[in-house]
Amino acid sequence: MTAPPALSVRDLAHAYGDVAALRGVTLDVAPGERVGLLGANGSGKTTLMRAVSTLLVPDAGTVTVGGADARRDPAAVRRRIGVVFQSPALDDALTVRESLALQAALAGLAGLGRGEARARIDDLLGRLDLADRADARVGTLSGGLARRADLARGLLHHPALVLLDEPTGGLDPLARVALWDTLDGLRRDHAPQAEGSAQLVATHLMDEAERCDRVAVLDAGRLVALGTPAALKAALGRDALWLDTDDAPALAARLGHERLDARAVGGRVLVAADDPGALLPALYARPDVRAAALKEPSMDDVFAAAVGGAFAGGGAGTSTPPGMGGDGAGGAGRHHDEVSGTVPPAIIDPLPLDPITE
Ligand SMILES: Nc1ncnc2c1ncn2[C@@H]1O[C@H](COP(=O)(O)OP(=O)(O)OP(=O)(O)O)[C@@H](O)[C@H]1O
Repeated sequence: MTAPPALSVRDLAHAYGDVAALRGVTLDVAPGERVGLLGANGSGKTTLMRAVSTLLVPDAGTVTVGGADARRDPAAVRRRIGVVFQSPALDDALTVRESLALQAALAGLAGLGRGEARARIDDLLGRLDLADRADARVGTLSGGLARRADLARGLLHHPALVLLDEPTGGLDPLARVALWDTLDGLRRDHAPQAEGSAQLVATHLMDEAERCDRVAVLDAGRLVALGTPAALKAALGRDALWLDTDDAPALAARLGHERLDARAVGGRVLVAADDPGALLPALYARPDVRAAALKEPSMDDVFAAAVGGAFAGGGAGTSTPPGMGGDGAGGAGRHHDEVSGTVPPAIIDPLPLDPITE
């Protein structure tokens, strides 16, 4: 029997008054998988996290965690998730160990017996490299250590899915790397489907997105791209050709009339072609092009292209996504098993077979 997805979100929609925060988001996270959630401010990431964590009852759609339905059985969902949000949930005045013991009692771990709860806390303190700070007050810890202590709190009850909302927000670069190493370690230490092995991580940082098995990009409440970092980059072409110009939409339109696949993205023009290098000299010579450069696609390009509409197929006014083929174009559907946009639903990618070994 196959295990249910760690998380299954179907057609999730929610509005705050007349502000539509989520508009039909569908997303699965496999047991053991880490999915990164990217999106500009206000794109709906926190609303999605709140719906998954049962803090918010969405207007429409379903959320199931390990098979438990958030609407019908929110308590079962809460038992299966660990939440590490931006504001730490530990009491500054208590020591790390006291704070975790209090949380363990609140989470019902005391029912396992004090000895077992203590063993669980010791295990987590060891794995999260906090053992030597166990008796320090939370309020005296550095930002990185405090975040790790908060992570220990989120993991106490053996959750199957950990929700992390900008887990490295406010941390210095070294503490960021250390926290990600810790998150990697948690996955390595546990076989898929064991505690804490699936992670949904909201982040604004592209290097953090690179550390995810798959990345989901939200734009104005819609899922506009979903795939492995490698597949999303590959969908932009082997090398992306970027043009600097004074009026990107106008140049993209002119190039479109010349039968090139060009789109305005973040004030520049992205040209997709099988051999973009061959186009470079002629494009560079144009009076309406200030500079032209070939660049291996990065996650920044993926993000810019996704929110610029490059992965959304089929909608009115959208052209064929670069690298995804199209009507009559070579390689139609080339990446459909790896990369998806919002429409058509047929190209939503399935869960990877082995999400950890990418
Ligand atoms: N409590 C609320 N009341 C009214 N509008 C809200 C509320 N919470 C969020 N919104 C609006 O819903 C939309 C989605 O917000 P959300 O916080 O989910 O986005 P986000 O992607 O998490 O943003 P950020 O990256 O800034 O945290 C935004 O337009 C936001 O202004």
